[in-house]
Amino acid sequence: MADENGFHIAMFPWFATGHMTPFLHLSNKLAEKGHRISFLLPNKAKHQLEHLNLHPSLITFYTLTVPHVEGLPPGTETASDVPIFLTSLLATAMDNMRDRVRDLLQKLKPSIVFYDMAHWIPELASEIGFKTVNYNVVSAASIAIALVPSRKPVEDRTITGAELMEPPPGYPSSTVLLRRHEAQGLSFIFLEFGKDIAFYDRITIAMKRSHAISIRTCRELEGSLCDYIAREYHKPVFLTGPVLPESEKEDLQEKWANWLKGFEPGTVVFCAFGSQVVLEKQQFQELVLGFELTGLPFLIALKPPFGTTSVEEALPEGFEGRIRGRGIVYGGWVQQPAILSHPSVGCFVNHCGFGSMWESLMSDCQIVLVPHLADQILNTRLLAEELKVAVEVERDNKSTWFSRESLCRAIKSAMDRDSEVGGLIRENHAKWKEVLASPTFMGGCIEKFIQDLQEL
Ligand SMILES: O=c1ccn([C@@H]2O[C@H](COP(=O)(O)OP(=O)(O)O[C@H]3OC[C@@H](O)[C@H](O)[C@H]3O)[C@@H](O)[C@H]2O)c(=O)[nH]1
Ligand SMILES: [O-]c1cc(O)cc2[o+]c(-c3ccc(O)cc3)c(O[C@@H]3O[C@H](CO)[C@@H](O)[C@H](O)[C@H]3O)cc12
Repeated sequence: MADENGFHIAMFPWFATGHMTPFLHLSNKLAEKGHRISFLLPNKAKHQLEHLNLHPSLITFYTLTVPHVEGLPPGTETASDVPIFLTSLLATAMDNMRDRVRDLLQKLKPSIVFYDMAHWIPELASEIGFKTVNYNVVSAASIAIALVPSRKPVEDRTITGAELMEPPPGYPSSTVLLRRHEAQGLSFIFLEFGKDIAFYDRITIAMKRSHAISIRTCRELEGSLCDYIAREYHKPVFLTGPVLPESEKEDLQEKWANWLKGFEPGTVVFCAFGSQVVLEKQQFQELVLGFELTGLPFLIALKPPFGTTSVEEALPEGFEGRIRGRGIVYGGWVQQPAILSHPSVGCFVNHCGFGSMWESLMSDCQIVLVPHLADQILNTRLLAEELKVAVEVERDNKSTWFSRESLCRAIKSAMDRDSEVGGLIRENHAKWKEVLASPTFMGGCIEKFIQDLQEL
Protein backbone atom coordinates (compact mmCIF):
# COMPACT_ATOMS: atom_id res chain seq x y z
CA MET A 1 0.00 0.00 0.00
CA ALA A 2 2.85 2.38 0.77
CA ASP A 3 5.20 2.96 -2.19
CA GLU A 4 8.83 4.06 -1.87
CA ASN A 5 7.49 7.53 -1.01
CA GLY A 6 5.35 6.20 1.85
CA PHE A 7 1.57 6.36 2.08
CA HIS A 8 -0.67 8.77 0.28
CA ILE A 9 -3.44 9.43 2.80
CA ALA A 10 -6.64 11.41 2.25
CA MET A 11 -8.21 13.01 5.34
CA PHE A 12 -11.94 13.76 5.44
CA PRO A 13 -12.86 14.94 8.96
CA TRP A 14 -16.26 16.12 10.26
CA PHE A 15 -16.68 19.84 9.61
CA ALA A 16 -15.97 20.93 13.20
CA THR A 17 -12.85 22.65 14.55
CA GLY A 18 -12.59 20.03 17.31
CA HIS A 19 -12.29 17.37 14.56
CA MET A 20 -10.42 19.09 11.68
CA THR A 21 -7.66 20.38 14.00
CA PRO A 22 -6.68 16.95 15.41
CA PHE A 23 -6.88 15.42 11.90
CA LEU A 24 -4.40 18.10 10.81
CA HIS A 25 -2.14 17.49 13.83
CA LEU A 26 -2.06 13.80 12.82
CA SER A 27 -1.35 14.80 9.20
CA ASN A 28 1.66 16.81 10.42
CA LYS A 29 3.02 13.81 12.34
CA LEU A 30 2.60 11.53 9.31
CA ALA A 31 4.14 14.10 6.95
CA GLU A 32 7.08 14.40 9.36
CA LYS A 33 7.76 10.75 8.50
CA GLY A 34 7.53 11.48 4.76
CA HIS A 35 3.92 10.44 4.06
CA ARG A 36 1.83 12.53 1.66
CA ILE A 37 -1.54 13.93 2.75
CA SER A 38 -4.53 15.23 0.77
CA PHE A 39 -6.73 17.09 3.26
CA LEU A 40 -10.39 17.64 2.27
CA LEU A 41 -12.15 20.49 4.08
CA PRO A 42 -14.72 23.30 3.62
CA ASN A 43 -13.54 26.52 1.92
CA LYS A 44 -13.63 28.75 5.01
CA ALA A 45 -11.94 26.18 7.24
CA LYS A 46 -8.85 26.25 5.02
CA HIS A 47 -8.11 29.83 6.09
CA GLN A 48 -8.57 28.92 9.75
CA LEU A 49 -6.28 25.87 9.60
CA GLU A 50 -3.60 26.89 7.10
CA HIS A 51 -1.23 28.23 9.78
CA LEU A 52 -1.26 24.80 11.48
CA ASN A 53 0.03 23.05 8.34
CA LEU A 54 3.69 22.47 9.21
CA HIS A 55 4.54 20.59 5.99
CA PRO A 56 2.92 22.44 3.06
CA SER A 57 5.06 20.50 0.58
CA LEU A 58 3.50 17.22 1.72
CA ILE A 59 0.08 18.29 3.01
CA THR A 60 -2.21 19.69 0.31
CA PHE A 61 -5.61 21.19 1.14
CA TYR A 62 -8.52 20.46 -1.22
CA THR A 63 -11.43 22.76 -0.51
CA LEU A 64 -15.05 21.76 -0.93
CA THR A 65 -18.14 23.89 -1.18
CA VAL A 66 -20.68 22.90 1.46
CA PRO A 67 -24.08 22.80 -0.29
CA HIS A 68 -26.99 24.70 1.21
CA VAL A 69 -29.55 22.69 3.16
CA GLU A 70 -32.88 24.22 4.10
CA GLY A 71 -32.82 25.33 7.73
CA LEU A 72 -29.09 26.11 7.81
CA PRO A 73 -28.10 29.78 7.81
CA PRO A 74 -26.67 30.70 4.37
CA GLY A 75 -22.90 30.26 4.27
CA THR A 76 -22.76 27.60 7.00
CA GLU A 77 -19.65 25.48 6.58
CA THR A 78 -18.66 24.22 10.02
CA ALA A 79 -20.26 23.30 13.34
CA SER A 80 -18.95 26.57 14.85
CA ASP A 81 -21.29 28.48 12.49
CA VAL A 82 -24.45 26.99 13.99
CA PRO A 83 -26.00 26.12 17.36
CA ILE A 84 -25.64 22.47 18.35
CA PHE A 85 -29.26 21.58 17.44
CA LEU A 86 -28.56 22.47 13.78
CA THR A 87 -25.48 20.26 13.40
CA SER A 88 -27.73 17.45 12.15
CA LEU A 89 -28.44 19.59 9.04
CA LEU A 90 -24.71 20.12 8.58
CA ALA A 91 -24.38 16.32 8.52
CA THR A 92 -27.00 16.27 5.75
CA ALA A 93 -24.94 18.84 3.83
CA MET A 94 -21.84 16.67 4.27
CA ASP A 95 -23.71 13.59 3.01
CA ASN A 96 -24.90 15.58 -0.01
CA MET A 97 -21.23 16.05 -0.96
CA ARG A 98 -20.70 12.34 -1.53
CA ASP A 99 -20.45 12.53 -5.35
CA ARG A 100 -18.01 15.43 -5.21
CA VAL A 101 -15.86 13.55 -2.67
CA ARG A 102 -15.98 10.40 -4.80
CA ASP A 103 -14.78 12.34 -7.90
CA LEU A 104 -11.96 13.92 -5.95
CA LEU A 105 -10.80 10.62 -4.41
CA GLN A 106 -10.98 8.98 -7.83
CA LYS A 107 -8.63 11.67 -9.13
CA LEU A 108 -6.30 11.68 -6.10
CA LYS A 109 -6.06 7.89 -5.74
CA PRO A 110 -4.95 7.78 -2.07
CA SER A 111 -3.86 4.47 -0.55
CA ILE A 112 -5.81 5.12 2.69
CA VAL A 113 -8.72 7.41 3.59
CA PHE A 114 -9.16 8.60 7.20
CA TYR A 115 -12.72 9.75 8.06
CA ASP A 116 -15.09 9.96 11.03
CA MET A 117 -18.71 11.03 10.53
CA ALA A 118 -18.90 10.26 6.77
CA HIS A 119 -20.15 6.68 7.20
CA TRP A 120 -20.36 6.24 3.40
CA ILE A 121 -16.61 6.47 2.77
CA PRO A 122 -16.18 2.64 2.95
CA GLU A 123 -18.72 2.27 0.12
CA LEU A 124 -16.35 4.26 -2.12
CA ALA A 125 -13.34 2.21 -1.03
CA SER A 126 -13.90 -0.93 -3.09
CA GLU A 127 -15.01 1.10 -6.13
CA ILE A 128 -11.90 3.32 -6.11
CA GLY A 129 -9.48 0.99 -4.33
CA PHE A 130 -8.25 2.35 -1.01
CA LYS A 131 -8.16 1.19 2.62
CA THR A 132 -10.28 2.95 5.23
CA VAL A 133 -9.40 4.07 8.74
CA ASN A 134 -12.20 5.38 10.95
CA TYR A 135 -10.33 7.98 13.06
CA ASN A 136 -12.07 9.06 16.27
CA VAL A 137 -11.08 12.28 18.01
CA VAL A 138 -13.34 11.67 21.01
CA SER A 139 -12.32 9.53 23.98
CA ALA A 140 -12.45 5.72 23.90
CA ALA A 141 -14.76 6.03 26.94
CA SER A 142 -17.32 8.06 24.94
CA ILE A 143 -17.35 5.46 22.19
CA ALA A 144 -17.35 2.46 24.54
CA ILE A 145 -20.28 3.66 26.64
CA ALA A 146 -22.55 4.74 23.79
CA LEU A 147 -21.49 3.69 20.33
CA VAL A 148 -20.88 -0.06 20.41
CA PRO A 149 -23.08 -2.86 18.99
CA SER A 150 -24.08 -4.00 22.51
CA ARG A 151 -25.78 -0.64 23.06
CA LYS A 152 -28.27 -1.23 20.22
CA PRO A 153 -31.85 -0.71 21.42
CA VAL A 154 -34.47 -3.34 20.77
CA GLU A 155 -36.34 -2.37 17.57
CA ASP A 156 -39.31 0.01 17.91
CA ARG A 157 -38.74 0.82 21.56
CA THR A 158 -37.43 4.06 22.99
CA ILE A 159 -34.55 3.61 25.34
CA THR A 160 -35.23 5.07 28.80
CA GLY A 161 -33.01 7.38 30.87
CA ALA A 162 -32.50 4.59 33.40
CA GLU A 163 -31.26 2.25 30.65
CA LEU A 164 -28.89 4.90 29.33
CA MET A 165 -27.43 5.27 32.80
CA GLU A 166 -26.40 1.61 32.73
CA PRO A 167 -23.28 1.13 30.63
CA PRO A 168 -23.46 -1.60 27.96
CA PRO A 169 -22.61 -5.21 29.01
CA GLY A 170 -18.89 -5.71 29.55
CA TYR A 171 -18.06 -1.96 29.78
CA PRO A 172 -14.82 -2.04 31.73
CA SER A 173 -14.77 1.16 33.82
CA SER A 174 -16.46 1.72 37.18
CA THR A 175 -15.52 5.40 37.40
CA VAL A 176 -16.05 6.80 33.91
CA LEU A 177 -19.84 6.76 34.12
CA LEU A 178 -22.80 9.10 33.70
CA ARG A 179 -24.91 10.06 36.71
CA ARG A 180 -28.69 9.61 36.61
CA HIS A 181 -29.56 13.19 35.58
CA GLU A 182 -26.78 13.20 32.95
CA ALA A 183 -27.72 9.97 31.20
CA GLN A 184 -30.67 11.60 29.45
CA GLY A 185 -28.12 13.76 27.62
CA LEU A 186 -26.99 10.65 25.79
CA SER A 187 -30.41 10.05 24.24
CA PHE A 188 -29.37 12.30 21.32
CA ILE A 189 -27.44 9.34 19.90
CA PHE A 190 -30.74 7.74 18.87
CA LEU A 191 -31.98 10.92 17.15
CA GLU A 192 -31.48 11.79 13.50
CA PHE A 193 -28.03 13.14 12.62
CA GLY A 194 -28.30 13.83 8.90
CA LYS A 195 -31.32 12.80 6.82
CA ASP A 196 -32.87 9.45 7.79
CA ILE A 197 -29.96 8.24 9.88
CA ALA A 198 -29.52 8.26 13.66
CA PHE A 199 -26.23 9.42 15.19
CA TYR A 200 -25.76 5.92 16.67
CA ASP A 201 -26.22 4.23 13.28
CA ARG A 202 -23.96 6.72 11.50
CA ILE A 203 -21.05 6.14 13.89
CA THR A 204 -21.47 2.38 14.31
CA ILE A 205 -21.73 1.90 10.52
CA ALA A 206 -18.63 4.08 10.07
CA MET A 207 -16.78 1.80 12.48
CA LYS A 208 -18.15 -1.57 11.31
CA ARG A 209 -17.33 -0.96 7.64
CA SER A 210 -13.81 0.41 8.12
CA HIS A 211 -10.68 -1.69 7.72
CA ALA A 212 -9.51 -0.42 11.11
CA ILE A 213 -10.78 1.76 13.92
CA SER A 214 -8.38 4.32 15.25
CA ILE A 215 -8.62 6.60 18.30
CA ARG A 216 -6.71 9.67 19.46
CA THR A 217 -5.79 8.11 22.77
CA CYS A 218 -3.18 5.90 24.40
CA ARG A 219 -3.16 2.58 26.29
CA GLU A 220 -1.83 4.27 29.43
CA LEU A 221 -5.04 6.30 29.73
CA GLU A 222 -7.73 4.15 28.13
CA GLY A 223 -6.23 0.71 27.41
CA SER A 224 -9.10 -1.42 28.75
CA LEU A 225 -11.70 0.77 27.01
CA CYS A 226 -9.86 0.36 23.68
CA ASP A 227 -9.71 -3.43 24.13
CA TYR A 228 -13.44 -3.41 24.81
CA ILE A 229 -14.11 -1.49 21.55
CA ALA A 230 -11.88 -3.94 19.61
CA ARG A 231 -13.89 -6.89 21.05
CA GLU A 232 -17.21 -5.22 20.28
CA TYR A 233 -16.29 -4.55 16.65
CA HIS A 234 -14.09 -7.62 16.07
CA LYS A 235 -11.40 -5.51 14.47
CA PRO A 236 -8.11 -3.83 15.30
CA VAL A 237 -8.09 -0.53 17.16
CA PHE A 238 -5.01 1.54 16.32
CA LEU A 239 -4.02 4.30 18.74
CA THR A 240 -2.32 7.52 17.69
CA GLY A 241 -1.65 8.90 21.17
CA PRO A 242 -2.43 12.55 22.01
CA VAL A 243 -1.03 13.93 18.71
CA LEU A 244 -0.24 17.49 19.78
CA PRO A 245 2.28 19.81 18.18
CA GLU A 246 5.45 19.60 20.28
CA SER A 247 7.76 22.54 19.82
CA GLU A 248 6.31 24.68 17.11
CA LYS A 249 3.85 26.68 19.19
CA GLU A 250 2.96 30.05 17.68
CA ASP A 251 4.11 33.13 19.55
CA LEU A 252 1.38 34.52 21.75
CA GLN A 253 -0.14 37.75 20.40
CA GLU A 254 1.47 40.77 21.97
CA LYS A 255 -1.73 42.10 23.57
CA TRP A 256 -2.15 38.89 25.60
CA ALA A 257 1.55 38.44 26.34
CA ASN A 258 1.73 42.01 27.65
CA TRP A 259 -1.37 41.68 29.79
CA LEU A 260 -0.36 38.30 31.25
CA LYS A 261 3.13 39.38 32.13
CA GLY A 262 1.68 41.88 34.62
CA PHE A 263 0.81 39.01 36.99
CA GLU A 264 2.82 36.71 39.26
CA PRO A 265 3.72 33.23 37.90
CA GLY A 266 0.92 30.68 38.10
CA THR A 267 -1.76 33.10 39.34
CA VAL A 268 -4.02 33.77 36.33
CA VAL A 269 -7.08 31.60 35.72
CA PHE A 270 -7.79 31.02 32.00
CA CYS A 271 -11.21 29.87 30.80
CA ALA A 272 -12.32 28.65 27.34
CA PHE A 273 -15.07 26.23 26.23
CA GLY A 274 -13.94 25.12 22.75
CA SER A 275 -15.44 25.87 19.38
CA GLN A 276 -19.06 24.81 19.86
CA VAL A 277 -20.35 25.76 23.32
CA VAL A 278 -22.68 28.78 23.50
CA LEU A 279 -24.10 29.58 26.95
CA GLU A 280 -27.46 30.99 27.94
CA LYS A 281 -27.08 34.60 29.13
CA GLN A 282 -27.92 33.62 32.72
CA GLN A 283 -25.31 30.84 32.71
CA PHE A 284 -22.74 33.22 31.27
CA GLN A 285 -23.43 35.79 33.99
CA GLU A 286 -23.24 33.20 36.79
CA LEU A 287 -19.92 32.02 35.35
CA VAL A 288 -18.28 35.46 35.21
CA LEU A 289 -19.60 36.31 38.68
CA GLY A 290 -17.97 33.10 39.94
CA PHE A 291 -14.64 34.35 38.57
CA GLU A 292 -15.17 37.71 40.24
CA LEU A 293 -15.79 35.95 43.58
CA THR A 294 -12.42 34.15 43.46
CA GLY A 295 -10.52 37.43 43.75
CA LEU A 296 -7.96 35.96 41.31
CA PRO A 297 -6.84 37.45 38.00
CA PHE A 298 -8.63 35.84 35.04
CA LEU A 299 -8.88 35.71 31.26
CA ILE A 300 -12.15 34.31 29.90
CA ALA A 301 -12.52 33.65 26.15
CA LEU A 302 -16.08 32.64 25.30
CA LYS A 303 -18.55 33.14 22.49
CA PRO A 304 -21.28 35.72 23.19
CA PRO A 305 -24.24 33.98 24.88
CA PHE A 306 -27.48 33.22 23.03
CA GLY A 307 -29.49 36.30 22.13
CA THR A 308 -26.52 38.70 22.34
CA THR A 309 -24.04 39.96 19.78
CA SER A 310 -21.11 40.62 22.12
CA VAL A 311 -19.85 39.46 25.50
CA GLU A 312 -19.70 43.08 26.71
CA GLU A 313 -23.45 43.45 26.20
CA ALA A 314 -24.05 40.30 28.29
CA LEU A 315 -21.93 41.22 31.34
CA PRO A 316 -23.71 41.80 34.67
CA GLU A 317 -24.38 45.35 35.85
CA GLY A 318 -21.22 47.09 37.09
CA PHE A 319 -19.06 44.02 36.43
CA GLU A 320 -16.50 45.67 34.14
CA GLY A 321 -15.75 48.41 36.64
CA ARG A 322 -15.33 45.94 39.51
CA ILE A 323 -12.88 43.64 37.71
CA ARG A 324 -10.93 46.25 35.74
CA GLY A 325 -7.20 45.61 35.98
CA ARG A 326 -7.49 41.99 37.04
CA GLY A 327 -9.97 40.35 34.67
CA ILE A 328 -10.81 40.21 30.96
CA VAL A 329 -13.82 38.69 29.26
CA TYR A 330 -13.09 38.35 25.55
CA GLY A 331 -15.65 37.30 22.94
CA GLY A 332 -13.28 35.90 20.30
CA TRP A 333 -10.84 33.11 19.50
CA VAL A 334 -7.54 33.10 21.39
CA GLN A 335 -4.38 30.99 21.04
CA GLN A 336 -5.27 28.45 23.71
CA PRO A 337 -2.07 26.33 23.63
CA ALA A 338 0.13 29.44 23.80
CA ILE A 339 -1.90 30.89 26.68
CA LEU A 340 -1.72 27.62 28.61
CA SER A 341 2.05 27.64 28.38
CA HIS A 342 2.40 31.27 29.55
CA PRO A 343 4.16 31.30 32.95
CA SER A 344 1.53 33.59 34.56
CA VAL A 345 -1.31 31.14 33.83
CA GLY A 346 -1.88 28.71 36.69
CA CYS A 347 -5.37 27.31 36.19
CA PHE A 348 -7.44 26.22 33.17
CA VAL A 349 -11.22 26.18 33.53
CA ASN A 350 -12.57 24.29 30.52
CA HIS A 351 -15.40 22.14 29.12
CA CYS A 352 -13.18 19.05 28.71
CA GLY A 353 -13.64 18.69 24.95
CA PHE A 354 -11.15 15.98 24.01
CA GLY A 355 -8.68 18.46 22.46
CA SER A 356 -8.74 20.69 25.53
CA MET A 357 -8.41 17.61 27.72
CA TRP A 358 -5.08 16.68 26.09
CA GLU A 359 -3.88 20.28 26.08
CA SER A 360 -4.69 20.64 29.78
CA LEU A 361 -2.87 17.40 30.63
CA MET A 362 0.22 18.59 28.75
CA SER A 363 0.18 21.94 30.56
CA ASP A 364 1.33 22.77 34.09
CA CYS A 365 -2.01 24.35 34.94
CA GLN A 366 -4.41 23.21 37.64
CA ILE A 367 -7.46 21.81 35.85
CA VAL A 368 -11.08 22.78 36.67
CA LEU A 369 -13.84 21.21 34.57
CA VAL A 370 -17.31 22.35 33.50
CA PRO A 371 -18.51 19.80 30.92
CA HIS A 372 -21.52 20.39 28.64
CA LEU A 373 -22.04 17.53 26.17
CA ALA A 374 -22.14 13.88 27.25
CA ASP A 375 -18.67 13.09 25.86
CA GLN A 376 -17.24 16.02 27.79
CA ILE A 377 -18.85 14.67 30.99
CA LEU A 378 -17.16 11.30 30.41
CA ASN A 379 -13.79 12.96 29.73
CA THR A 380 -14.30 14.90 32.95
CA ARG A 381 -14.90 11.66 34.90
CA LEU A 382 -11.71 10.26 33.40
CA LEU A 383 -9.67 13.21 34.67
CA ALA A 384 -11.48 13.93 37.93
CA GLU A 385 -12.50 10.45 39.17
CA GLU A 386 -10.10 8.03 37.53
CA LEU A 387 -6.81 9.96 37.22
CA LYS A 388 -7.62 12.49 39.97
CA VAL A 389 -5.84 15.27 38.14
CA ALA A 390 -8.74 17.73 38.00
CA VAL A 391 -11.61 19.23 39.99
CA GLU A 392 -15.12 19.05 38.54
CA VAL A 393 -17.39 21.98 39.37
CA GLU A 394 -20.30 20.70 41.45
CA ARG A 395 -23.77 21.32 40.05
CA ASP A 396 -26.84 21.98 42.15
CA ASN A 397 -28.74 18.76 42.54
CA LYS A 398 -30.05 17.60 39.15
CA SER A 399 -29.47 21.04 37.73
CA THR A 400 -27.74 21.47 34.40
CA TRP A 401 -25.75 24.50 35.56
CA PHE A 402 -23.84 25.59 38.65
CA SER A 403 -23.85 28.53 41.02
CA ARG A 404 -21.18 31.24 41.11
CA GLU A 405 -20.31 29.93 44.60
CA SER A 406 -19.65 26.36 43.40
CA LEU A 407 -17.46 27.60 40.54
CA CYS A 408 -15.54 29.81 42.95
CA ARG A 409 -15.15 26.88 45.40
CA ALA A 410 -13.77 24.61 42.67
CA ILE A 411 -11.25 27.21 41.44
CA LYS A 412 -10.14 28.05 44.97
CA SER A 413 -9.78 24.38 45.91
CA ALA A 414 -7.52 23.91 42.89
CA MET A 415 -5.55 27.13 43.39
CA ASP A 416 -5.16 27.64 47.15
CA ARG A 417 -1.67 26.56 48.17
CA ASP A 418 -2.92 24.95 51.42
CA SER A 419 -5.80 23.04 49.79
CA GLU A 420 -5.61 19.25 50.13
CA VAL A 421 -7.44 18.66 46.84
CA GLY A 422 -5.24 21.22 45.10
CA GLY A 423 -2.11 19.43 46.31
CA LEU A 424 -3.42 16.02 45.27
CA ILE A 425 -4.35 17.03 41.72
CA ARG A 426 -1.09 18.97 41.32
CA GLU A 427 0.91 15.89 42.31
CA ASN A 428 -1.09 13.44 40.15
CA HIS A 429 -1.09 15.79 37.17
CA ALA A 430 2.69 16.20 37.40
CA LYS A 431 3.11 12.38 37.32
CA TRP A 432 0.90 12.04 34.23
CA LYS A 433 2.60 14.94 32.51
CA GLU A 434 5.95 13.31 33.08
CA VAL A 435 4.74 10.22 31.19
CA LEU A 436 2.84 11.99 28.40
CA ALA A 437 5.34 14.76 27.78
CA SER A 438 8.42 12.55 27.99
CA PRO A 439 10.60 13.07 24.90
CA THR A 440 9.82 9.65 23.42
CA PHE A 441 6.17 9.19 24.31
CA MET A 442 4.27 10.90 21.49
CA GLY A 443 6.86 9.89 18.89
CA GLY A 444 6.63 6.27 20.08
CA CYS A 445 2.84 6.29 19.70
CA ILE A 446 3.12 7.55 16.11
CA GLU A 447 5.84 5.02 15.19
CA LYS A 448 3.62 2.21 16.45
CA PHE A 449 0.61 3.68 14.65
CA ILE A 450 2.50 3.77 11.32
CA GLN A 451 3.57 0.15 11.84
CA ASP A 452 -0.10 -0.76 12.41
CA LEU A 453 -1.06 1.01 9.17
CA GLN A 454 1.61 -0.91 7.29
CA GLU A 455 -0.01 -4.15 8.40
CA LEU A 456 -3.50 -3.13 7.23
O1 LIG B 1 -10.43 30.34 21.94
C1 LIG B 1 -10.09 29.17 21.64
C2 LIG B 1 -10.88 28.02 21.96
C3 LIG B 1 -10.42 26.79 21.59
N1 LIG B 1 -9.23 26.66 20.94
C4 LIG B 1 -8.76 25.34 20.46
O2 LIG B 1 -9.84 24.65 19.88
C5 LIG B 1 -9.77 23.27 20.19
C6 LIG B 1 -11.09 22.88 20.83
O3 LIG B 1 -11.23 21.50 20.78
P1 LIG B 1 -11.99 20.67 21.90
O4 LIG B 1 -11.93 19.25 21.48
O5 LIG B 1 -11.46 20.99 23.23
O6 LIG B 1 -13.43 21.24 21.92
P2 LIG B 1 -14.62 21.46 20.86
O7 LIG B 1 -15.80 21.68 21.72
O8 LIG B 1 -14.26 22.51 19.90
O9 LIG B 1 -14.69 20.03 20.14
C7 LIG B 1 -15.74 19.19 19.71
O10 LIG B 1 -15.04 18.01 19.24
C8 LIG B 1 -14.37 17.24 20.22
C9 LIG B 1 -15.35 16.80 21.28
O11 LIG B 1 -14.72 16.15 22.36
C10 LIG B 1 -16.12 17.98 21.84
O12 LIG B 1 -17.12 17.51 22.72
C11 LIG B 1 -16.78 18.72 20.72
O13 LIG B 1 -17.54 19.81 21.21
C12 LIG B 1 -8.58 23.08 21.12
O14 LIG B 1 -7.50 22.57 20.39
C13 LIG B 1 -8.26 24.49 21.60
O15 LIG B 1 -6.88 24.74 21.80
C14 LIG B 1 -8.45 27.75 20.66
O16 LIG B 1 -7.35 27.62 20.10
N2 LIG B 1 -8.91 28.96 21.02
O1 LIG C 1 -21.67 13.51 23.18
C1 LIG C 1 -21.20 12.36 22.91
C2 LIG C 1 -21.30 11.31 23.82
C3 LIG C 1 -20.75 10.07 23.53
O2 LIG C 1 -20.83 9.07 24.44
C4 LIG C 1 -20.10 9.84 22.32
C5 LIG C 1 -19.98 10.87 21.41
O3 LIG C 1 -19.30 10.63 20.29
C6 LIG C 1 -19.12 11.60 19.36
C7 LIG C 1 -18.38 11.15 18.18
C8 LIG C 1 -17.99 11.97 17.16
C9 LIG C 1 -17.26 11.50 16.09
C10 LIG C 1 -16.92 10.18 16.03
O4 LIG C 1 -16.19 9.69 14.99
C11 LIG C 1 -17.29 9.32 17.04
C12 LIG C 1 -18.00 9.81 18.09
C13 LIG C 1 -19.61 12.89 19.60
O5 LIG C 1 -19.38 13.83 18.66
C14 LIG C 1 -19.90 15.14 18.73
O6 LIG C 1 -21.23 15.05 18.31
C15 LIG C 1 -21.89 16.31 18.19
C16 LIG C 1 -23.31 16.05 17.73
O7 LIG C 1 -24.19 16.13 18.80
C17 LIG C 1 -21.14 17.20 17.19
O8 LIG C 1 -21.79 18.45 17.11
C18 LIG C 1 -19.70 17.38 17.65
O9 LIG C 1 -18.97 18.13 16.69
C19 LIG C 1 -19.06 16.02 17.83
O10 LIG C 1 -17.76 16.17 18.39
C20 LIG C 1 -20.31 13.17 20.75
C21 LIG C 1 -20.50 12.16 21.69
